[in-house]
Amino acid sequence: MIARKGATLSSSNADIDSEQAYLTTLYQRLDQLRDQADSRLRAILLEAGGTPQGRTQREATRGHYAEQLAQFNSVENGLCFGRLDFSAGRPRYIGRLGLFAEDRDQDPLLVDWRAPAARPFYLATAVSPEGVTRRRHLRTRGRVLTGIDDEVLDIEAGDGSGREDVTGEAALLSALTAKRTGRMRDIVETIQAEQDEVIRSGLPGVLVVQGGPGTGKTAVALHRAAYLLYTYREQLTRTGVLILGPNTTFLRYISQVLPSLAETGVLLATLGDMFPGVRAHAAEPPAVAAVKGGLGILDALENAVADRQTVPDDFVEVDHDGYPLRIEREVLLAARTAARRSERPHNVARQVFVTEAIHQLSLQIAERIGADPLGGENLLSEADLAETRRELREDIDVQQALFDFWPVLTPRQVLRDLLSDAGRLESAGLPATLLRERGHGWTPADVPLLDELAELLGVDDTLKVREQQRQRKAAIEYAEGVLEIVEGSRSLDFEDEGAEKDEILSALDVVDAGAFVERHEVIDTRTAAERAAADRSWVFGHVIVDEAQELSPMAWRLLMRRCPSRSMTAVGDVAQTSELAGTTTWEQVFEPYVAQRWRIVELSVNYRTPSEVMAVAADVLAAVDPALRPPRSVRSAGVTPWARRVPPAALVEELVAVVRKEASLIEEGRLGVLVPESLESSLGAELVAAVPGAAVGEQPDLLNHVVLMTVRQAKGLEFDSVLVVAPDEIITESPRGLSDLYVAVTRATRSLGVLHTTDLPKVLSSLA
Ligand SMILES: Nc1ncnc2c1ncn2[C@@H]1O[C@H](COP(=O)(O)OP(=O)(O)OP(=O)(O)O)[C@@H](O)[C@H]1O
Repeated sequence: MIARKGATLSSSNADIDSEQAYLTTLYQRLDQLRDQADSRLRAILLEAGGTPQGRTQREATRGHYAEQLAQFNSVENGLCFGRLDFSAGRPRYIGRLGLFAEDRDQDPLLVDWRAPAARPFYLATAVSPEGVTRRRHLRTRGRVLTGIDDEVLDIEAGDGSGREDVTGEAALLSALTAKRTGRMRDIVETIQAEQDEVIRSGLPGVLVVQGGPGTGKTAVALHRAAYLLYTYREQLTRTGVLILGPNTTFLRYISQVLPSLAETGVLLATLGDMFPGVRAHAAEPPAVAAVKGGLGILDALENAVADRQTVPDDFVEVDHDGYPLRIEREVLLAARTAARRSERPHNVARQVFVTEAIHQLSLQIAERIGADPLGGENLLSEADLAETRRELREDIDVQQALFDFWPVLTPRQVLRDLLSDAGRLESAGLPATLLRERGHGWTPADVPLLDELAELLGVDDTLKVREQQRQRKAAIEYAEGVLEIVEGSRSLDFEDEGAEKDEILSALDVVDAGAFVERHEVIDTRTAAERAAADRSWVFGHVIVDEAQELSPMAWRLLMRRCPSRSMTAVGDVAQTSELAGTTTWEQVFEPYVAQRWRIVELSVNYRTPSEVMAVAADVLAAVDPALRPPRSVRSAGVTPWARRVPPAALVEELVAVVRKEASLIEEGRLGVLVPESLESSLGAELVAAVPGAAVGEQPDLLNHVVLMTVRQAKGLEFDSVLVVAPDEIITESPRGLSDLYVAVTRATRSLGVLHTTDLPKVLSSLA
């Protein structure tokens, strides 16, 4: 465990002065680059007009400079944070981005933390120094150097007080004990060796990062995204990286960790955002979500689609060409069988259904009007039959009747109808517990079902393709007209100039109508992330899943579809699973998709929770699963966790008093009040009334000083001080209640308190 030391190796004033001078040079260079990007951007914004292609090009260049500017602005604080000295050669400065001198040699002034040359900053130790003699952490405020921490990586020369398993001890401790702000911070200055290994793993394959609470899984996942985008920039900017988090509050919490992520191809999303056009954030009982999350629902979805392919009991009659036309059950059965046998998705198989039905009906008509009264062969020729089929196909009444029996369907329509109709649920083989009001909002667990239905239904794009062809033909005709006009005016201009005329190029010599149209087609300038968000069939270059233990098998199916290359990073903790359809073993998740071709790495050090709090959590974890071991806390906070029993009638009063006291103790830090779902709205209302500015509700603002939420909402978050209310109810509220309590007690960076109205649960007896 690390404890704050009085001082790190002392640095002389001369050191401070020379480092400040260097820092100033770096900022000057940054300013210069920023000015350049700014003036280029302004120049582009002033340009106007031009061809659509020129405008597209300009838009791309504008995006490039805007991105550069945003990046330069985002590194203003903490531009340079480290320096490496080697036994030979010049020192190397490490920072949030790479900078090169303006001179012709373009000497590196600052090495980007993601570059291979920065790696010894995170890995070098006294035992394995990698040529490094000294690692220096530079502490800054704005552009001013406020301190220097040195580590001498030489066993002989060291002062013996450092820890071999922790790099940058002083800087790490200062980061860990800093007050929380409601937004996660980056850890580029203090990435630890085991984390660095994960962050810099290669792009291909599935990497699972298992780690207890506070081991930096989220931090590592985000830094990995930044590293991958830096290292495989071209590939990933094109295809995009998906980072999937558990809920919107969490996404907001992590959104500013690495500003560089926002500018490139990263899509931050929750499962509820993964079906374009749907924002699925409504709540539903965990048991219902569990049914939807299990693979057992696959058959039910197939049934639900099959149930929409109906046939009449007997026949239906339509008017065709002035005569009644009977569409017999047998005709539709034959058409349905043919369509189902085609094994195409429902909407695509519709073509087969219609063709077969029309064929059968044309034979029926031929039978009626072409029958030879003398009993010979049918009198209609093949051409007559083709004409009959054409007429049937174009007959609105026939079309409508066939549509009724094999309709074009959308995933939303099928799922909404299924979940709001007891008969359909039963017919599909689903329990009545899934029944809900028709107007009910979409829930996250609905999304994989919508996605699956989209696969089962498919899109019949023949009409779309036909429309695109029609539009292109019209555009070419228009272009031909334009070129003819150009051509016509040319002949007028050069009417009298004889031979010269032949030497002058005409528009038609350099471009034909097709090429003319192509040039004027607008190129899509959206980023990969923007396009991915709007496209269900988008295939990501890499997928990162946080709190991966919570995803259901159906959700994994969706994700695997979005990532056929299986280039994935999943971070999570199987001891913290609260979703009933979530997983408690990684094998279960990955074996079906990448049998034996996935790697698991464990993170073992808890950077968040102090040892006093972790001792309490360890008992809870032992009750979740005696085989699991909690991660080792890297520090102690010197604050003893406590529990207090209060009569139920006094709970609100006591809660308000404790919140007021704790809130003042943590000064500008953050206090999290974690409550059972059943008490959330009542306690939330009481707290807001008594402590104005406390954040409550579905998406509480974490920037507030005090936040009251359920454990489920608190997944992945942290607070300086945590107050857990009614732990017994947290345990009994869900079959995974013990895991929920484990999550609750591991959110604190400093202190933990528990208010209980019944006997303290046995797993918390160390607090008695
Ligand atoms: N190397 C590091 N340097 C500084 N801070 C770190 C480091 N690693 C982790 N932290 C900090 O520790 C805290 C916990 O990290 P993080 O939230 O990523 O953990 P986690 O494993 O995702 O936790 P949980 O499973 O509980 O959600 C964060 O405040 C993070 O910034």
